[in-house]
Order: sequence, then C-alpha cells, then structure tokens
Amino acid sequence: MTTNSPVVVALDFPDMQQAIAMADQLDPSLCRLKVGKELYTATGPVILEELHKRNYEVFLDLKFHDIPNTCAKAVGVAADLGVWMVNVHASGGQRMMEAARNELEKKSHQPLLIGVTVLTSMEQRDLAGIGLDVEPMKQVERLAKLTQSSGLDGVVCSAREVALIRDVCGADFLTVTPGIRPEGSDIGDQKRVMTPKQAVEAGVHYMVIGRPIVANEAPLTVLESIL
Ligand SMILES: O=C(O)c1cc(=O)[nH]c(=O)n1[C@@H]1O[C@H](COP(=O)(O)O)[C@@H](O)[C@H]1O
Repeated sequence: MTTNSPVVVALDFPDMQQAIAMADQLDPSLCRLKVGKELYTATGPVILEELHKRNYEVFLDLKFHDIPNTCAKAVGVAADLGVWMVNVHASGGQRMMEAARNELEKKSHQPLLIGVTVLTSMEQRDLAGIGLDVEPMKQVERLAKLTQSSGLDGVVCSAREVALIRDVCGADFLTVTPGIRPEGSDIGDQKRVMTPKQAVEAGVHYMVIGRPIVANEAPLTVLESIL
C-alpha cells in the first residue's frame, strides 16, 4: 500500500513478536515502518516479508558504510527484498555512494537510496571527538551536496537542517528526519530535535519517529495526534 503520510515509525524491538504486535496496532494507510539494526539482527529478512504481507512499505535502515563493492552489493540485496527505502552513510564517500546507485540501476525494483549525514544524536563536541572541527549544520550541508552529486535521492538529517538543504539541493531532494519529539516528550539520546509541527513547517519529506510512538501505551492514538 502506498500512503502519503510523512511519518515513518521506527520498529526498534528485540524480536519479531513485539515488532509484529506493534505493526498490528498501527495502520499502513497512516504510516510506513522502519526496520533498523536491532530488529533486523534479531530476525533477518523474514520481518520484511511479514510487514509487506501486512501492506506496509518498509525503510530498511542498516546504514551501510563499507568499501564500495561491499556496500553496493548489500544495497542490491535490499532492493531484491522489495523495501521502499534503504540508506548508507554519506561519510563512506562519493565512490561508495555511486557504486550503490549503479548497483540499483541493474534492479527491477529500485528503493529510494538515502545518505545519512550527521546522526541526530551528535552535536558539535561529538564531531570534535572524531576529528571534525566543524558545526553539525556545516557538515550536514557538505555531506548533502556530496550525496546529491553521487546520484542519491536524499539525506537523513535533523529537521533543523532541512531549510538549508532545500536552499542548497532543491525542494525535490528528499529529507528524512529522525530526532522528532512531540511537545513534552522525552528527548532520550537525541540532540538535534524538533517537534513534528516544526519539522513540517521546515519542509521535511519524511519524519522518522520511534519511542514517542512505540513506547506509548496507545501508539495509534499518538500517531493520529501527530498526523
Ligand atoms: O537513519 C536513521 O533512521 C537515523 C539516523 C539518525 O541520524 N538518527 C536516528 O535516530 N535514526 C534512527 O531513527 C530512530 C529514532 O528513534 P527515536 O529516537 O526513538 O524516535 C532510531 O531508529 C534511529 O536508529
């Protein structure tokens, strides 16, 4: 099922049973689902089959970051699994991203290919810790340009950087933003956050939201109130 909802719910669970229980409480006409490292490591590709059977479009968030050949082949396998979106770390560089793009060109089903810029859990001092003496905004801009020139469809960034990316890369270049926190909800390990309303006003294409929805006793109600 294709939905025009901007919300992608992060199914961050340690096993199939909990993930499916959550999917069954949500609605594929109101959101897409994201399968990340925790769940995929626990279940392997069978979780994708189960979610596709339930009519969900799935963002496979494994953030590939490797030598060009390895990264490209992994992205190719993700395409064969029928996912809607897949991502790589933009800091893997242009040759890695171009190899991934080229691999997808060979596929009959081509997921959206997205580059992760600077994780929303990072702030300036975290970048300094890995030797990058630069503000997050500047690093996101640099990696967004590199991602676009490598032929990818868009970037993962925080909603705070979306206005800038629209200026620099154009409004059609997709922005996928985690670090979304409804007013009053716990920020947890995220650093560069915005509310859903601020994110929409900034022009975000897709908002990734995990704990504020999946850790709530009434996930569908929270999703509906966000929408
Ligand atoms: O690629 C991602 O989805 C991602 C990138 C990023 O920079 N920050 C980030 O939080 N994420 C993912 O987005 C989700 C956010 O979940 P919550 O913080 O629970 O809303 C998690 O599954 C993260 O793995």
